[in-house]
Amino acid sequence: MGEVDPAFIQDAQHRPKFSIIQDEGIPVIDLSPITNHTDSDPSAIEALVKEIGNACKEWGFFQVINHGVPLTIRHRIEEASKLFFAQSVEEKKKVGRDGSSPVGYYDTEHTKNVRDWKEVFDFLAKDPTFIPVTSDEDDDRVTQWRNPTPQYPPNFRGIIEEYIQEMEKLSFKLMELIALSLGLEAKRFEEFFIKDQSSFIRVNHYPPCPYSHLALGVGRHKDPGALTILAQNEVGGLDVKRKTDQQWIRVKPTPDAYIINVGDIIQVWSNDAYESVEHRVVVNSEKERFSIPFFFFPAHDTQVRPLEELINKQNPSKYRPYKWGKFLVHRGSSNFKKQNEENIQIYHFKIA
Ligand SMILES: O=C(O)CCC(=O)C(=O)O
Ligand SMILES: [Fe+2]
Repeated sequence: MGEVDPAFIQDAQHRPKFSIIQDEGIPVIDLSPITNHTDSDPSAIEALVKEIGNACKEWGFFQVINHGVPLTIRHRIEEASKLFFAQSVEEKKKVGRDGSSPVGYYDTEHTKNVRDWKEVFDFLAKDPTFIPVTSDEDDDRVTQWRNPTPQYPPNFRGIIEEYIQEMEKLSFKLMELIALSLGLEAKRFEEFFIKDQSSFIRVNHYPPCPYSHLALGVGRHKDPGALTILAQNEVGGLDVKRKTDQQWIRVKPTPDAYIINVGDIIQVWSNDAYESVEHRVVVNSEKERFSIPFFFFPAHDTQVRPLEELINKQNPSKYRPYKWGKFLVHRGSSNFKKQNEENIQIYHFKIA
């Protein structure tokens, strides 16, 4: 990434500050009541559901421990992703994202029209994944997205696939807890993901950045999907906007924990009971950082709208329905390069 390209430079008000607020961070929640099968005590599950509901309301973010994802599977993908990124750019671009393949390697993502200081490898949970051809509402054509198969490191594809299975299992469990916390049936969300989910995994590498006071690893944003499950390494750098005072709070790396956040779709489904919270990644001038988010996305033909059970006369629907696949395609076409206008956002569907 060499010389500083002005494309990376954040406006002054969005640059990271030197003082970091790290204490009183996001809640850490122990999932053993649902992962330890010898001990499934209903009152412990009830307490867990409450804890999740509070975290979703107060932070939109939490960490989970005793989540049931085998450590060996996590270590395998972490090691493999280091080997993958250590290759030359030329090698990495052999599995590069381009006009014909929307997933794979790339290093030019922009968030809010500023380039991110990172390189990524994207991989779909379902191969093929069905996606609309265009964001045009009247265009019913659907296309298939396919995954690339990297040649190096050996079996990278198999390692990623094994990890994705774990992420899916954990996502379904978390969605059940979130459903219960909203007073819904545990399996209320399942139908949106069972057939043709559009989830994907992203392996991130944030190289050391000599301009860490000017640039960001990922600019401030909200995740568009239902849920994100993030593994970060010990370097840290993820900042979450605290709802009570709008301050950026650094998420303290907890070994082997996962960071969970509610995305825009849950915000809409819950009719704003839970909010999708802004976050960003600050880069380090000396250390490289790796992270692996799993984005749990429903099927492309899902009509996203506040759930019937959660709206009534006193609390009417706050959003017009939108088609998830159309939203995603609209987004995808603008993350690639600098645009003159703002990306599509859920508030564009808000009922005034
Ligand atoms: O790398 C991280 O810690 C978070 C990345 C992120 O927020 C994203 O890719 O949406
Ligand atoms: Fe994010």
